[in-house]
Parts: sequence; C-alpha cells; structure tokens
Amino acid sequence: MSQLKPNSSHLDNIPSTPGKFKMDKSPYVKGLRWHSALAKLSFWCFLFIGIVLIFFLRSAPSLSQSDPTRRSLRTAIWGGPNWEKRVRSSARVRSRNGISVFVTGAAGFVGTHVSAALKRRGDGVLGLDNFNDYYDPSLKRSRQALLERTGVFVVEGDINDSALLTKLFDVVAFTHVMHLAAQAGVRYAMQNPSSYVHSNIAGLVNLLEVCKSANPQPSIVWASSSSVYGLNSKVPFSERDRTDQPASLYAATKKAGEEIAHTYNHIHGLSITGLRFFTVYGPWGRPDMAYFFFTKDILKGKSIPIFEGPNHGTVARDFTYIDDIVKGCLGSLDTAEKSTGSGGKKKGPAQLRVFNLGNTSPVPVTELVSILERLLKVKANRVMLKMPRNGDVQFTHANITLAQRELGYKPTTDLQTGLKKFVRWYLSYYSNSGKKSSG
Ligand SMILES: O=C(O)[C@H]1O[C@H](OP(=O)(O)OP(=O)(O)OC[C@H]2O[C@@H](n3ccc(=O)[nH]c3=O)[C@H](O)[C@@H]2O)[C@H](O)[C@@H](O)[C@@H]1O
Repeated sequence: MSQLKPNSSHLDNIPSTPGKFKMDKSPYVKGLRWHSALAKLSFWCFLFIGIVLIFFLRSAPSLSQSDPTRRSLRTAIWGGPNWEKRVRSSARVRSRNGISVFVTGAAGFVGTHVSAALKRRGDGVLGLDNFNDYYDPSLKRSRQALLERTGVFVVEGDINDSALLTKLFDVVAFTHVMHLAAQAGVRYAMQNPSSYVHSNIAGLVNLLEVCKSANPQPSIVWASSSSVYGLNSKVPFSERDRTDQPASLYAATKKAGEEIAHTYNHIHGLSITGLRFFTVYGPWGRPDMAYFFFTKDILKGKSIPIFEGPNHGTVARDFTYIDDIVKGCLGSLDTAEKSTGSGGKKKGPAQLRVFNLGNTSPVPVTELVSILERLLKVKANRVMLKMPRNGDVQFTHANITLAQRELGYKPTTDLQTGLKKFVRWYLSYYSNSGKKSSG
C-alpha cells in the first residue's frame, strides 16, 4: 500500500528496489530517459577523470617529498667508460694485504669517517649514497667533497637499486662491504615510517641479495643500533640480553635487520657482523641529533628541550666518539672471515657476529648541555620536558667486553674531549664557510 503523506515529495513514492515501479512510456518520458542516460555518462566520465586527477596529485608529491630516497632512484645517473674507470680507481687497493671495501651511506656521518680512514691506510674504497634530504644535503655534499680530496669516489644511488649494485659488483670484486646506509633517528619514525622500511629492511635485503650472488661473496659489516635493547633494563647492555622489546619503529627495523642477517648467513654462507652503535657524535655529525641541534640552538638563544624520565628521572646516553667507532668498524672488517657461499653453494658455516660499540660511561643529557654551555661560553635556555612516548628510552649503557676481546676495541675519548672537537669543527664549518645550520 502506497499512500502519499501530506508533505512528502513525489520521490518518496518511488520504491527503492528497481523493477517494482513501471515507468509510463510516453515520448516525454523517452526524452527524459535519453537525457538521464547522457547525464549518467557525463557523471561517470567526470568521476573517472576526478579519480585519475586525485591519484596523480596524491602520487606526485609522495614521490618527491615524503620518500626522498626514491627520488635518487629515478635521477641516479651511472655507467659509461669514464664512470667505470673512476669506480675501479677508487676501489683499487694500494697497500699490501689491503682490502677493497664498498661503503654504503658513504656521505653520511659514520660513512665519511670510515671511508677516509680506510683510504688513509691504503685500502680500496668505493662509496654509495643517495643524498636524500632527511637532513641538510649540503652537509652530505661537503663530506663528499672531503672524500673526493682523499681519492674516494661516492656514487650517487640507492641501495634499493639492484641494477646499480650488480653493476658495481661486476666492475669491482669487493672483498668487504661496510653497510652504513640507513634511515636513522628514533623519533622521525613517527613521521615517516615507510622510509625506515624502505632503507633499513627493503634496502638491506636488496644489498644482501646482490652480495649473495656476487662471486666472490664479500664479507659484510653493517650498522645495527643500541636502540635494539629497547625497554631492556638490565645494565650494562650485553649482546646476550633480550632485544625483543623495541621502543621505536627505527629500533624494530634494526632488530629485523639482525634477523635478516641471520637468514642470509644461514642459507647463503655470507659472513656478517652487526655493530650496535651507541649514540655516536663528533665533527661532521648528524644535525638531527641532540648534541648537534642543542649547539645550534644554544648559540641562537633558543630554548633547549631536555627530556626527563618518570618522577624527574635522569635520561642518559652512552655517547660514543666517532674516532672510537671508526676503530671498531676497522677492527670488525679486519677480523671478518670470508663468506662461504661463493658460486651459489654454501661450503660450510660462515661467521655471524654482533658487537656493542659504546663508551661504557653513560652521561645524563643535562650534563651534555652543561659541557656545551662551557665550550660555547653561552648559557642554555633549558626547558625540562617529560620524555615523549615517541621512541626514546631512558638510558643506554654498553658492555663492550666482547668487542674488546674480539676486535681489540677500546674507546679512549670522554664526552668533554669529544664535544670540544665537535664544537671546534661546528664553529669553523658554519662560521667560516658561511653555511647555515639548518638541521
Ligand atoms: O645509539 C643509537 O642506537 C641511536 O643513537 C641516536 O639516538 P639517540 O640516542 O636518541 O640520540 P639523540 O636523538 O641525539 O638523543 C640523545 C639524548 O638526548 C635526548 N633528547 C633528544 C632530543 C631532545 O629534544 N631532547 C632531549 O633531551 C634524548 O632523549 C637522548 O637521551 C641516533 O639518533 C640513532 O640513529 C642511533 O641509532
């Protein structure tokens, strides 16, 4: 029964299920149907164009802004006889018993120092870096220029680019890979999680795939992180402690990297050493790290947010000076055994190691700020803040017994001495070169 309600429109009288309502086939109605078909067609056309436009507008900035690493994949230019000549010359070993090392992330903080140190002692070094803009790329370019002066060629490209990596391994029979390319920083993972998956997981797997197939297979040393200890509260952190409670996605991707390393070692016989770095600092450092931007902001008179734990608990880090880390990296390369799977068949168990590279003397962040104040001769405008729940842990402290025994690793630089060298570099780099610290 269908009865019109007093104020209802005629549309209310049309049943919702098609077929139950028969239209009158008058010419007027036919014209209406023709118009409505045209309207429908136009509607679907507009919808289609709209969807294509939305897709285009959304995908364009995501390629160039939210995932800067991808941009380098599209723009990297490589190949040709001159390029190959540069690659070979840079990777050529110039000392007896020297090694030929492929360094990823070579224009990064640790990468630059390790590459320069290897080159200085006569090893062959070829760098790779995608020069993404996670922090000021001009600092990376300055590091590249520094390396070029020492004879290290840094190829511009991404660790996810298999064709490029395969080509490099075709041109040079690298004995070792020092894998330092990564998306770093514990807090940035809240803003750009996919960049961590892209570099620290997909990129690592891609690199290991290429290394697995290389003949001879290289030995690999790579940067894990102290952050894998996550919520572990047993101090000092030992390599045997649990690492299954990461506090940030960054830490989780580094932990995943350690498990991925295990797989490639187990199946393909790759010799792999993971290094858990503890808050590395020093000249040519990363502008996203606290000691770096605290320096910049103290000089500018801006406030310094200092995190504190529950009940005003101290937040502390086992800050480790870059030169000590470099010694640990070189010690790892020098003690790395050969991989056992060259030619596609694993001939026996291969070496798999993990080491803490820390300083074994944690310093409260408040003390870090006091040292900077003294060195800069400027009082900091401190603001104490509750530690945000975005990746930080309250303290780190390395047990380095294993690295001491196996690598001869022995840190010698305390925070005061190391920061003095950093501040000297910072002032000369940003004042003399006229560069602006945008980190
Ligand atoms: O050791 C590691 O594994 C990690 O060390 C650093 O991470 P983090 O120790 O958090 O270094 P910073 O970001 O420089 O922070 C240092 C300290 O300053 C504190 N902080 C940081 C930022 C801030 O605004 N205020 C503040 O008090 C942090 O809580 C932390 O205790 C690096 O950024 C990571 O890439 C690296 O893997």
